[in-house]
Amino acid sequence: MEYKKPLGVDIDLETGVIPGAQKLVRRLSSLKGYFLDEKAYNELLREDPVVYEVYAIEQEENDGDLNFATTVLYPGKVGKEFFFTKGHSHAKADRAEIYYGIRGKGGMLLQTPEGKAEWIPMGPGTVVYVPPYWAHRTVNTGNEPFIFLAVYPADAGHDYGSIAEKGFSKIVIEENGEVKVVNNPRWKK
Ligand SMILES: O=P(O)(O)OC[C@H]1O[C@](O)(CO)[C@@H](O)[C@@H]1O
Ligand SMILES: [Fe+2]
Repeated sequence: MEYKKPLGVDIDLETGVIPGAQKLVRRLSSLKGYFLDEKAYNELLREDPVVYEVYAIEQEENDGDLNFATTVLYPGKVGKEFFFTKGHSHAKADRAEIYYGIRGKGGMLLQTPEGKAEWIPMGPGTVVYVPPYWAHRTVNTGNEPFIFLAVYPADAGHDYGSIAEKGFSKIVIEENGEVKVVNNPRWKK
């Protein structure tokens, strides 16, 4: 039996960086069609800001193994809608996941395949359990980077299809200075 070498890394709790991790950068241009307000999207696209960065330590896709990643989700809005991650379900849909809040303020939208959505507020120290089958997206509702850790099965994979096409049945917006989770007017089953 060949054993893998154990690994310990220190996450920089200020910046979210994991030393030695693979870095992925998602700019606004990679989120075309995701936000409700197309006019606001196109205006902000001139700057094409970074919406989030992911620092991932991933293994080969074997069952039983685990991946982990931090995400640094920047503050910002497209129209009234707060910046968010694309959101996905798992290619192996029955794979669960754990998130842990490190810095900043935000939350997670979760949704069943039938379109029932839930919102869980997150801050430093919040643990979120993402059960099997639930699609998930994080949202930054504050004005500093929202940083969190995700731990997920190495064979879970990502399925972006349904969310890219239909979005979530709820959206997270700012209205009169308040954070509101409201029905997505563009949602159809
Ligand atoms: O894959 P998305 O929806 O862009 O969101 C990024 C985050 O989600 C994960 O894919 C884990 O669910 C991580 O790689 C990262 O923390
Ligand atoms: Fe996931």
